Amino acid sequence: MIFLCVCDEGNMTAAAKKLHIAQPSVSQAIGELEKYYNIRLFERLGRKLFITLAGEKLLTYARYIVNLNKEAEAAMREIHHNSTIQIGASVTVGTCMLPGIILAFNTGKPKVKVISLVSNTKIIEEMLLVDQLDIGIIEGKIHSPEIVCVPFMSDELVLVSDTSHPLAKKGTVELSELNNMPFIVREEGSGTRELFESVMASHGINWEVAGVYNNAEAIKHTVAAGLGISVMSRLTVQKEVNRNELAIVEIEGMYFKRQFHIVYHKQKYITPVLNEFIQLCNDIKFGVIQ
Ligand SMILES: O=S([O-])[O-]
Repeated sequence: MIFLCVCDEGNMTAAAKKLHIAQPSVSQAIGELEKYYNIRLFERLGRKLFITLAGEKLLTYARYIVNLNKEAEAAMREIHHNSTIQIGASVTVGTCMLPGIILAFNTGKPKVKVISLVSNTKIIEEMLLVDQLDIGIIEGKIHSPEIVCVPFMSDELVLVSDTSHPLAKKGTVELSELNNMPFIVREEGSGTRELFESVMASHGINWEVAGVYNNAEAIKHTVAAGLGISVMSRLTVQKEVNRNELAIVEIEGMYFKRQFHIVYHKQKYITPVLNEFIQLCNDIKFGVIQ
Protein backbone atom coordinates (compact mmCIF):
# COMPACT_ATOMS: atom_id res chain seq x y z
CA MET A 1 0.00 0.00 0.00
CA ILE A 2 2.82 2.41 0.88
CA PHE A 3 4.64 1.69 -2.39
CA LEU A 4 1.44 2.20 -4.39
CA CYS A 5 0.68 5.43 -2.60
CA VAL A 6 4.20 6.81 -3.26
CA CYS A 7 3.78 5.95 -6.96
CA ASP A 8 0.36 7.61 -7.09
CA GLU A 9 1.36 10.73 -5.17
CA GLY A 10 4.78 11.10 -6.84
CA ASN A 11 6.65 11.83 -3.57
CA MET A 12 7.06 10.48 -0.06
CA THR A 13 5.81 13.52 1.82
CA ALA A 14 2.48 13.55 0.02
CA ALA A 15 2.17 9.75 0.44
CA ALA A 16 2.87 10.05 4.19
CA LYS A 17 0.18 12.72 4.47
CA LYS A 18 -2.34 10.62 2.59
CA LEU A 19 -1.61 7.51 4.69
CA HIS A 20 -1.55 9.51 7.96
CA ILE A 21 1.91 8.27 8.87
CA ALA A 22 5.26 10.00 9.35
CA GLN A 23 7.41 10.65 6.27
CA PRO A 24 10.43 8.69 7.70
CA SER A 25 8.18 5.62 8.00
CA VAL A 26 7.38 5.89 4.29
CA SER A 27 11.06 6.16 3.29
CA GLN A 28 11.90 3.27 5.61
CA ALA A 29 9.19 1.08 4.02
CA ILE A 30 10.42 1.88 0.50
CA GLY A 31 14.04 1.31 1.61
CA GLU A 32 13.08 -2.11 3.02
CA LEU A 33 11.34 -3.07 -0.22
CA GLU A 34 14.43 -2.09 -2.21
CA LYS A 35 16.60 -4.09 0.18
CA TYR A 36 14.26 -7.08 -0.10
CA TYR A 37 14.37 -7.08 -3.93
CA ASN A 38 17.97 -5.87 -3.94
CA ILE A 39 17.17 -3.21 -6.56
CA ARG A 40 16.29 0.50 -6.73
CA LEU A 41 12.58 1.18 -7.16
CA PHE A 42 12.99 4.96 -7.29
CA GLU A 43 15.80 7.28 -8.26
CA ARG A 44 16.06 10.21 -5.83
CA LEU A 45 17.35 13.10 -7.97
CA GLY A 46 17.44 16.40 -6.12
CA ARG A 47 14.16 16.59 -4.22
CA LYS A 48 12.35 14.55 -6.87
CA LEU A 49 11.49 10.85 -7.11
CA PHE A 50 11.61 8.98 -10.41
CA ILE A 51 10.27 5.44 -10.65
CA THR A 52 12.76 2.99 -12.17
CA LEU A 53 11.99 0.19 -14.64
CA ALA A 54 12.10 -2.26 -11.74
CA GLY A 55 9.68 0.02 -9.84
CA GLU A 56 7.33 0.04 -12.86
CA LYS A 57 7.36 -3.72 -12.94
CA LEU A 58 6.60 -3.99 -9.24
CA LEU A 59 3.85 -1.40 -9.65
CA THR A 60 2.08 -3.62 -12.22
CA TYR A 61 2.09 -6.51 -9.76
CA ALA A 62 1.11 -4.30 -6.83
CA ARG A 63 -1.98 -2.99 -8.65
CA TYR A 64 -2.91 -6.52 -9.70
CA ILE A 65 -2.56 -7.83 -6.12
CA VAL A 66 -4.59 -4.97 -4.64
CA ASN A 67 -7.38 -5.49 -7.18
CA LEU A 68 -7.35 -9.24 -6.61
CA ASN A 69 -7.61 -8.61 -2.89
CA LYS A 70 -10.62 -6.34 -3.44
CA GLU A 71 -12.24 -8.99 -5.61
CA ALA A 72 -11.64 -11.66 -2.95
CA GLU A 73 -13.17 -9.44 -0.27
CA ALA A 74 -16.24 -8.76 -2.40
CA ALA A 75 -16.63 -12.45 -3.27
CA MET A 76 -16.34 -13.49 0.37
CA ARG A 77 -18.85 -10.84 1.45
CA GLU A 78 -21.23 -12.03 -1.26
CA ILE A 79 -21.02 -15.62 0.01
CA HIS A 80 -22.83 -14.58 3.20
CA HIS A 81 -25.87 -13.60 1.14
CA ASN A 82 -25.51 -16.01 -1.71
CA SER A 83 -24.66 -19.35 -0.22
CA THR A 84 -25.79 -22.94 -0.01
CA ILE A 85 -26.80 -24.65 3.20
CA GLN A 86 -27.03 -28.42 3.37
CA ILE A 87 -29.51 -29.65 5.94
CA GLY A 88 -30.07 -33.26 6.96
CA ALA A 89 -33.09 -34.49 8.88
CA SER A 90 -34.06 -37.86 10.26
CA VAL A 91 -37.28 -39.38 8.95
CA THR A 92 -39.90 -38.03 11.38
CA VAL A 93 -38.43 -34.54 11.38
CA GLY A 94 -37.90 -34.69 7.63
CA THR A 95 -41.45 -35.85 6.96
CA CYS A 96 -43.39 -33.72 9.41
CA MET A 97 -41.37 -30.58 10.10
CA LEU A 98 -38.59 -29.96 7.59
CA PRO A 99 -40.74 -28.65 4.70
CA GLY A 100 -42.24 -25.97 7.00
CA ILE A 101 -38.83 -25.07 8.44
CA ILE A 102 -37.27 -24.70 4.96
CA LEU A 103 -40.22 -22.62 3.78
CA ALA A 104 -39.89 -20.27 6.76
CA PHE A 105 -36.11 -20.09 6.29
CA ASN A 106 -36.34 -19.38 2.55
CA THR A 107 -38.66 -16.44 3.03
CA GLY A 108 -36.78 -13.27 2.11
CA LYS A 109 -33.58 -15.10 1.18
CA PRO A 110 -33.73 -15.56 -2.59
CA LYS A 111 -29.97 -16.00 -2.84
CA VAL A 112 -29.61 -18.74 -0.24
CA LYS A 113 -29.93 -22.22 -1.69
CA VAL A 114 -31.12 -24.96 0.66
CA ILE A 115 -30.29 -28.57 -0.14
CA SER A 116 -32.05 -31.01 2.16
CA LEU A 117 -31.63 -34.70 2.75
CA VAL A 118 -33.81 -37.07 4.78
CA SER A 119 -32.31 -40.25 6.16
CA ASN A 120 -31.89 -41.98 9.49
CA THR A 121 -30.01 -40.51 12.45
CA LYS A 122 -26.91 -42.67 11.97
CA ILE A 123 -26.48 -41.58 8.35
CA ILE A 124 -27.01 -37.90 9.22
CA GLU A 125 -24.35 -38.24 11.94
CA GLU A 126 -21.89 -39.87 9.52
CA MET A 127 -22.45 -37.13 6.92
CA LEU A 128 -21.92 -34.36 9.49
CA LEU A 129 -18.62 -35.95 10.51
CA VAL A 130 -17.26 -35.77 6.94
CA ASP A 131 -18.72 -32.32 6.19
CA GLN A 132 -21.27 -33.61 3.67
CA LEU A 133 -23.95 -31.76 5.65
CA ASP A 134 -23.75 -28.41 7.44
CA ILE A 135 -26.41 -29.10 10.02
CA GLY A 136 -28.97 -31.71 10.98
CA ILE A 137 -32.17 -32.09 12.95
CA ILE A 138 -32.47 -35.58 14.27
CA GLU A 139 -34.66 -37.77 16.44
CA GLY A 140 -32.17 -40.42 17.51
CA LYS A 141 -29.08 -40.46 19.68
CA ILE A 142 -25.78 -39.07 18.43
CA HIS A 143 -22.87 -41.27 19.41
CA SER A 144 -19.85 -39.18 18.34
CA PRO A 145 -18.34 -36.70 20.81
CA GLU A 146 -17.43 -34.53 17.79
CA ILE A 147 -21.06 -33.53 17.27
CA VAL A 148 -22.77 -30.72 19.20
CA CYS A 149 -26.40 -31.53 20.11
CA VAL A 150 -28.77 -28.68 20.93
CA PRO A 151 -32.20 -29.77 22.21
CA PHE A 152 -34.97 -28.88 19.76
CA MET A 153 -38.51 -30.17 20.33
CA SER A 154 -39.83 -33.14 22.26
CA ASP A 155 -41.68 -36.03 20.73
CA GLU A 156 -43.17 -39.38 21.71
CA LEU A 157 -43.63 -42.67 19.95
CA VAL A 158 -46.99 -44.41 20.11
CA LEU A 159 -48.17 -47.93 19.40
CA VAL A 160 -50.25 -48.05 16.22
CA SER A 161 -52.37 -50.75 14.64
CA ASP A 162 -55.05 -51.02 11.99
CA THR A 163 -58.44 -49.91 13.23
CA SER A 164 -59.95 -53.42 13.35
CA HIS A 165 -57.02 -54.95 15.23
CA PRO A 166 -57.93 -56.62 18.58
CA LEU A 167 -55.52 -54.22 20.36
CA ALA A 168 -57.28 -51.22 18.78
CA LYS A 169 -60.62 -52.49 20.02
CA LYS A 170 -59.26 -52.54 23.58
CA GLY A 171 -57.77 -49.03 23.36
CA THR A 172 -55.34 -49.67 26.24
CA VAL A 173 -53.24 -52.80 26.67
CA GLU A 174 -50.98 -54.26 29.30
CA LEU A 175 -47.30 -54.75 28.63
CA SER A 176 -47.56 -58.53 28.57
CA GLU A 177 -50.06 -58.37 25.69
CA LEU A 178 -47.29 -57.12 23.42
CA ASN A 179 -45.17 -60.21 23.94
CA ASN A 180 -44.24 -61.88 20.64
CA MET A 181 -46.39 -59.50 18.59
CA PRO A 182 -45.34 -58.94 14.94
CA PHE A 183 -43.88 -55.44 14.57
CA ILE A 184 -43.11 -53.44 11.47
CA VAL A 185 -39.95 -51.58 12.45
CA ARG A 186 -37.51 -49.05 11.07
CA GLU A 187 -34.05 -50.12 9.94
CA GLU A 188 -30.96 -50.29 12.21
CA GLY A 189 -29.45 -46.81 12.57
CA SER A 190 -32.83 -45.18 12.95
CA GLY A 191 -33.47 -43.25 16.16
CA THR A 192 -37.02 -44.59 16.23
CA ARG A 193 -35.73 -48.16 16.05
CA GLU A 194 -33.11 -47.54 18.75
CA LEU A 195 -35.64 -46.08 21.19
CA PHE A 196 -38.21 -48.80 20.43
CA GLU A 197 -35.69 -51.59 21.04
CA SER A 198 -34.31 -50.10 24.23
CA VAL A 199 -37.72 -49.44 25.83
CA MET A 200 -39.01 -52.88 24.87
CA ALA A 201 -35.83 -54.49 26.25
CA SER A 202 -36.00 -52.48 29.47
CA HIS A 203 -39.52 -53.92 30.07
CA GLY A 204 -38.45 -57.41 29.04
CA ILE A 205 -40.89 -57.60 26.10
CA ASN A 206 -40.07 -59.92 23.20
CA TRP A 207 -41.22 -58.93 19.77
CA GLU A 208 -41.11 -60.35 16.28
CA VAL A 209 -40.04 -58.66 13.10
CA ALA A 210 -42.83 -58.57 10.53
CA GLY A 211 -41.06 -56.02 8.32
CA VAL A 212 -38.16 -53.57 8.25
CA TYR A 213 -38.79 -50.31 6.39
CA ASN A 214 -36.73 -47.16 6.07
CA ASN A 215 -39.65 -44.75 5.86
CA ALA A 216 -42.76 -43.89 7.80
CA GLU A 217 -45.16 -43.92 4.83
CA ALA A 218 -44.47 -47.57 4.01
CA ILE A 219 -44.86 -48.55 7.66
CA LYS A 220 -48.21 -46.76 7.93
CA HIS A 221 -49.59 -48.46 4.80
CA THR A 222 -48.42 -51.88 6.00
CA VAL A 223 -49.89 -51.39 9.47
CA ALA A 224 -53.18 -50.09 7.98
CA ALA A 225 -53.31 -53.25 5.87
CA GLY A 226 -53.20 -55.31 9.07
CA LEU A 227 -49.78 -56.86 8.38
CA GLY A 228 -48.31 -55.93 11.75
CA ILE A 229 -48.25 -53.22 14.40
CA SER A 230 -45.66 -50.54 14.91
CA VAL A 231 -44.30 -47.90 17.27
CA MET A 232 -43.97 -44.55 15.53
CA SER A 233 -43.89 -40.84 16.24
CA ARG A 234 -47.29 -39.41 17.16
CA LEU A 235 -46.49 -36.59 14.73
CA THR A 236 -46.24 -39.03 11.84
CA VAL A 237 -49.53 -40.83 12.42
CA GLN A 238 -51.82 -38.09 13.70
CA LYS A 239 -53.45 -37.43 10.29
CA GLU A 240 -54.21 -41.12 9.67
CA VAL A 241 -55.59 -41.47 13.20
CA ASN A 242 -57.86 -38.44 12.64
CA ARG A 243 -59.05 -40.00 9.38
CA ASN A 244 -59.67 -43.30 11.20
CA GLU A 245 -57.16 -45.16 9.03
CA LEU A 246 -54.92 -46.11 11.96
CA ALA A 247 -55.50 -46.50 15.71
CA ILE A 248 -53.26 -45.43 18.58
CA VAL A 249 -53.16 -48.02 21.35
CA GLU A 250 -52.12 -46.89 24.84
CA ILE A 251 -49.74 -49.19 26.73
CA GLU A 252 -50.03 -49.23 30.52
CA GLY A 253 -46.77 -48.17 32.13
CA MET A 254 -44.75 -47.85 28.93
CA TYR A 255 -43.67 -44.58 27.35
CA PHE A 256 -41.44 -43.79 24.41
CA LYS A 257 -40.39 -40.18 25.09
CA ARG A 258 -37.62 -38.51 23.17
CA GLN A 259 -36.14 -35.19 22.16
CA PHE A 260 -35.26 -33.91 18.72
CA HIS A 261 -31.86 -32.23 18.46
CA ILE A 262 -30.20 -29.69 16.20
CA VAL A 263 -26.77 -31.14 15.47
CA TYR A 264 -23.57 -29.95 13.87
CA HIS A 265 -19.84 -30.69 14.00
CA LYS A 266 -18.19 -28.99 16.96
CA GLN A 267 -15.52 -27.50 14.68
CA LYS A 268 -17.97 -26.39 12.00
CA TYR A 269 -17.61 -22.72 11.13
CA ILE A 270 -21.03 -21.25 11.81
CA THR A 271 -21.59 -18.85 8.93
CA PRO A 272 -24.13 -16.04 9.34
CA VAL A 273 -26.56 -18.06 7.17
CA LEU A 274 -26.12 -21.16 9.33
CA ASN A 275 -26.57 -19.03 12.40
CA GLU A 276 -29.84 -17.68 11.00
CA PHE A 277 -31.02 -21.25 10.49
CA ILE A 278 -30.19 -22.17 14.10
CA GLN A 279 -31.94 -19.01 15.27
CA LEU A 280 -35.04 -19.93 13.27
CA CYS A 281 -35.10 -23.40 14.87
CA ASN A 282 -34.86 -21.72 18.29
CA ASP A 283 -37.76 -19.43 17.41
CA ILE A 284 -39.80 -22.50 16.43
CA LYS A 285 -38.77 -24.26 19.64
CA PHE A 286 -39.85 -21.34 21.81
CA GLY A 287 -43.07 -20.86 19.85
CA VAL A 288 -42.07 -17.51 18.30
CA ILE A 289 -42.83 -19.16 14.94
CA GLN A 290 -45.61 -21.77 14.88
O1 LIG B 1 -35.02 -41.56 11.04
S1 LIG B 1 -34.71 -41.94 12.35
O2 LIG B 1 -35.68 -42.63 13.11
O3 LIG B 1 -33.44 -41.73 12.88
